[in-house]
Amino acid sequence: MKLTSVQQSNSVSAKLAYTEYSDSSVNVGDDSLTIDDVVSVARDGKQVRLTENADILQGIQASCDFISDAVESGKPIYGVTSGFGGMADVVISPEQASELQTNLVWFLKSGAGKKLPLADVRAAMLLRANSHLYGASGIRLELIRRMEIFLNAGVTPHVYEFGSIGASGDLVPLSYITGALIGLDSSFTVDFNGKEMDAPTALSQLGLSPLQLLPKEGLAMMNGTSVMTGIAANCVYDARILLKLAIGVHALFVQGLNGTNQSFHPFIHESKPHPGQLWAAEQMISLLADSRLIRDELDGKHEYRKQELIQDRYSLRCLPQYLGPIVDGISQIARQIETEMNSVTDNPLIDVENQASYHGGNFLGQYIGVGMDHLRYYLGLLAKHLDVQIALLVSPEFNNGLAPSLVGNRERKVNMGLKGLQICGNSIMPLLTFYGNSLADRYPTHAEQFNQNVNSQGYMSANLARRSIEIFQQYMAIALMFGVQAVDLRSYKISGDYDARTCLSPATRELYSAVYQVTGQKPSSIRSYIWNDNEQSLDEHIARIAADIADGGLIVSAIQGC
Ligand SMILES: O=C(O)/C=C/c1ccccc1
Repeated sequence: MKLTSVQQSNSVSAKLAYTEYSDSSVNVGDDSLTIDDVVSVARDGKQVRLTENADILQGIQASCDFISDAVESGKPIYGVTSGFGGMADVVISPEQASELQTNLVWFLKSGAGKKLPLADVRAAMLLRANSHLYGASGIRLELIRRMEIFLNAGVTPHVYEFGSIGASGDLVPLSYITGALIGLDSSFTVDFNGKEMDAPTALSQLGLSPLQLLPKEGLAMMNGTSVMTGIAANCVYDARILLKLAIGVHALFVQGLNGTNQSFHPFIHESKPHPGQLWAAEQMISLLADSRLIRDELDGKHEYRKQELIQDRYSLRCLPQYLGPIVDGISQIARQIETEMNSVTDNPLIDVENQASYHGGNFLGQYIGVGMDHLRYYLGLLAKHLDVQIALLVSPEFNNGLAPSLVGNRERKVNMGLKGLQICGNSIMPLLTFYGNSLADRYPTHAEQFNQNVNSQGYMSANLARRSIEIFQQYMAIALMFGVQAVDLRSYKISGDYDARTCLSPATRELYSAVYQVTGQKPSSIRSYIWNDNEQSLDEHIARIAADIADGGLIVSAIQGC
């Protein structure tokens, strides 16, 4: 099974052959989870194995015992012997303590909009289980194990795109997961390996019975950041791929424009050593090494070039300085997401060792809200950079001798080249910078009787980030098409051969060839990628390339070494 981040349909069959653990299972509870772990479970169907560490399992049981003792002795604990949120002044009797938890699932079952992609819900279940294994939540191992069973059997609760303000965690989205795990009612539904069914039926097919929530368990399940964090983890994974692809495309563009490699000289970047800037410059040096299409000026030479500038324009020359903050920013977001993934995010938290419970607010998803806002902002910046270079490529005033709009066959006068493709790209790029607007600062202060009067909007920010990535994958397809056409035309100018493989740097050849392969074309010595306008449907090429990127196909493999 492969569930992509942009899996459009929730009915995609999840053909998961889950029976036994294999060596390649993701262990949960022993070590910290990484973003790659999340993606391998969420999209690739990798199995999950909960820890068997006796200390950890004892800690989980001890946290449950703490809660049952507290209920029995009538101790006041928020959400266990009190009402919720702005109604926490209501005293709940020991007899009502269990019903309080079940009732929580019911009143939170108020989501709206489309269903979330299955991969995001799978990521959420993995992270919820991971969080509970810290033994600070007062939830039985039996209930935590249900998430392992669901993941390994390919059972994914249906969760909706609207409903969380990311404050008391993802209450509404997690109510759907909780209701399905305990088989509360047939109105909770799941995807069972591609088949839609109600949760009680799914449970019986798994050989499980409906489960009655004990005191605190509902709150432990629903009071956390796991859904937004799962979405964010999947988004960061995709954003890293888009970043690498963007650098690969820039390397094609520099070659297409016959740019210089001098702008990436280590001396320049060691003189301003931001890690992201240094990394981007090193990438460009290695991606352009041994290219016949660039001006190789690493030795410090530079010539007057008649009507051409002695140095390149900023979008080429300042590429590492421009990309640096994006690279560093995405790294920081990734670190923060991984911390959130390996955290306890409910309330109250139980300190078993000191036999105490603490009322706090780890469920506020501010790191996700701010992180996903920033991620979308960085994606916008990345798209804008590609767009300005495309503008150089299509303009004879700036493209160092290529045809206007990168027309292939100039003898066919009606050919207009990649004009439509650029216009389509121009319609997408502003949307990506628009999606870069922040959401976390627009929170309603009156939420939930003014109890949740700061809220992160992290869930919606993460949902917007997924959309931004989907849009960018389309845009990246367009950028790659420009890159391939440009290097073909430049190659002809330099060697008389349109097949750019002979002139391209070895490090960009694979990316170039992958684009040809995905679009069902072959490089040719006598014609460029797009030769005559009426010989292909450019929209089909965009769709194929974008789908390959979303699926982590050939094009993504081509840049994995970078
Ligand atoms: O204030 C809190 O800690 C939690 C609030 C809340 C509100 C509604 C449902 C569940 C939790």
